Amino acid sequence: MTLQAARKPADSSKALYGGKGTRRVTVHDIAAAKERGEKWPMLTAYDAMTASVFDEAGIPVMLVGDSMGNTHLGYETTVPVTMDEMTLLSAAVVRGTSRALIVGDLPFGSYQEGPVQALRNATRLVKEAGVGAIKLEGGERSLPQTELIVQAGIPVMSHLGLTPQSVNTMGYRVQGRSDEAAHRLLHDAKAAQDAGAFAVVLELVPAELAAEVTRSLHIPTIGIGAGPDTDAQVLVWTDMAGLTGGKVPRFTKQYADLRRVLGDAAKAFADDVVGGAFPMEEHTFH
Ligand SMILES: Nc1nc(=O)c2c([nH]1)NC[C@@H]1CN(c3ccc(C(=O)N[C@@H](CCC(=O)O)C(=O)O)cc3)CN21
Ligand SMILES: CC(C)C(=O)C(=O)O
Ligand SMILES: [Mg+2]
Repeated sequence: MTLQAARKPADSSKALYGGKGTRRVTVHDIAAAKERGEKWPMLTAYDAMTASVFDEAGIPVMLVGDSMGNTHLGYETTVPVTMDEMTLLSAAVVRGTSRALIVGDLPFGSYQEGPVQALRNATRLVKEAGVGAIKLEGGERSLPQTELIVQAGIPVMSHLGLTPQSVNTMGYRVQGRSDEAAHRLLHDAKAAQDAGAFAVVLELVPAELAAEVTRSLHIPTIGIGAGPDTDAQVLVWTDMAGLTGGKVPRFTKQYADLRRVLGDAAKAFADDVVGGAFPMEEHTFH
């Protein structure tokens, strides 16, 4: 019998998205999805209420991104985000979910000093917030951190290409356009895999390069502005739902117009209060 014939037929009940699983998703489930050639979605989440909506929608992996700095805390960049802020919001997302794997971003300054600092802060997100994995930016430059955290038993997601914590040196530009930069990205991705990372985010890289990295790795790639050929796709949820406001990256697709819906609800409430139409008898106690 050939290997092909011996392989069990694909079992769609195991699918990361649309499957029947109810227990929490693990990094083993994510590895199995790559073997099945299954694509999967990831969204950011920053609070228990919204995370519960995505959990009920079947989103298998959520990232408590340091993008909370922009979306929820009102900073210009992700650079000022602290471990206290990450821990508070990550704990809320974990409490609001029962099925999704929750990944916590290590914020700028929480791992750059070296592997011991990185492990201390990764451990804090696991113990105090209950996340199932952490993410950190950088390939080669974050290898000792990745290795030590993985050795301690905490799954690590790597983040390559545009790494927003380096905005002050990098800007917000497409990465890996020159042959040399493309080579470096492929090298960084393999190095992250060898150090034990379970997945790699590729942000703002040419689609052809993201496809090559995806073919070259046995761990899944998660694209954001990296074209259609990565194993997974991630978006900042407020961009995806049209809530962010202002300029959003071109790689975003907007699936709803929550900013308008929410603004209209606020205006309708205000008009009712001013006009005396709220509260009515059914909202009133005697
Ligand atoms: N709301 C939000 N969405 C995000 O995707 C996001 C954040 N915040 N904060 C953290 C980082 C920063 N990100 C960014 C920020 C800016 C661009 C940007 O200006 N991109 C240009 C393309 C530049 C080029 O062509 O080289 C664009 O027009 O989209 C991209 C990603 C992605 N992340
Ligand atoms: C955009 C994703 C990958 C991220 O790092 C974040 O939301 O902070
Ligand atoms: Mg981030």
